[in-house]
Amino acid sequence: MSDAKLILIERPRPGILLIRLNRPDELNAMNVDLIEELHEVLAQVRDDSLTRAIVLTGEGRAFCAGLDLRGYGTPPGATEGEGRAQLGLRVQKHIAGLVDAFRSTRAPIIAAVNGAAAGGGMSLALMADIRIMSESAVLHAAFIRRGLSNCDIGMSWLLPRMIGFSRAAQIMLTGRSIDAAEAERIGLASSVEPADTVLEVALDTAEAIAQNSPFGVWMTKEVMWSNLEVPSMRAAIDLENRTQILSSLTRDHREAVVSFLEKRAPEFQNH
Ligand SMILES: CCCCCCCCCCCCC[C@H](O)CC(=O)SCCNC(=O)CCNC(=O)[C@H](O)C(C)(C)COP(=O)(O)OP(=O)(O)OC[C@H]1O[C@@H](n2cnc3c(N)ncnc32)[C@H](O)[C@@H]1OP(=O)(O)O
Repeated sequence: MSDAKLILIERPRPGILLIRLNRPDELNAMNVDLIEELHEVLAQVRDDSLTRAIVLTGEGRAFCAGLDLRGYGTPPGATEGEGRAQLGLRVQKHIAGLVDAFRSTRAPIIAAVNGAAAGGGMSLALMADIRIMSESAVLHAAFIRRGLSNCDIGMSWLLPRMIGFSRAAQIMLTGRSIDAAEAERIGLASSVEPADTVLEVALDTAEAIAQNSPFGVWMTKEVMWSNLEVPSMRAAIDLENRTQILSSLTRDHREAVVSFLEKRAPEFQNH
């Protein structure tokens, strides 16, 4: 892994982790080192109950331009003389592994889409739990324009579920762009903010999440993603029931109720 920090992290507010993709000259395009560092950062905070919410954004004027088209580098595990098909598949798995990394991170991830999010960069934004977009940001389903399929980092599964099959197919098959206004209109963005406030709004959202019971937030994130995959409403309710009862057994649930009745702010201990 290179010495340069391709992923910058800071803690701007209590319980909030800010992650910045840091290849601004390449519009934060993804290469093996950036993906490695992002995997490492997410692995470090995956079960960290002190990290209550995460904001992900891009350094410079773009969010993420997707695969580094000038060369991705050699992903971990590549062997001498490995063919392009094997190397390509390893690159693909190396990047797509971020899906599990995002899903298994206990803290909700809020993407502050500060600029262009193209190809895998658009997928990265879609894998976040919440998207706050700058009014100047644009999502580019660029894969097909680079002769690749759009089946990437979960997008072929997630986009139709977010906006409907026909609209997703039109976007993925034409490779067209979606500006922030359209993204908000079709439900890909929670809100659109002026460029100079998008990060603050994302941090405010993170702070609002951090006010709640950490276990309750964790279970809510789990249920929402898991129930996108269950075959029936009955199965979804079953998972809701179990996580609800788990949450109700926590002291934080008790504290949340008592503090409400006593008209004071709750003091969660995360258990
Ligand atoms: C090629 C490596 C081979 C590895 C072998 C394995 C391959 C098979 C495995 C595939 C795994 C793929 C996983 C990934 O998810 C797939 C993708 O992401 S495909 C989509 C890739 N991204 C794009 O196609 C986006 C390309 N960029 C743009 O469309 C535009 O730049 C933009 C993002 C809309 C912004 O437009 P502008 O604001 O006009 O900026 P410019 O276009 O002028 O760009 C400024 C500057 O940045 C350079 N740049 C932009 N994007 C990339 C990029 N993705 N990789 C590298 N460099 C990029 C651009 O060239 C300019 O540089 P300059 O000319 O100023 O030097």
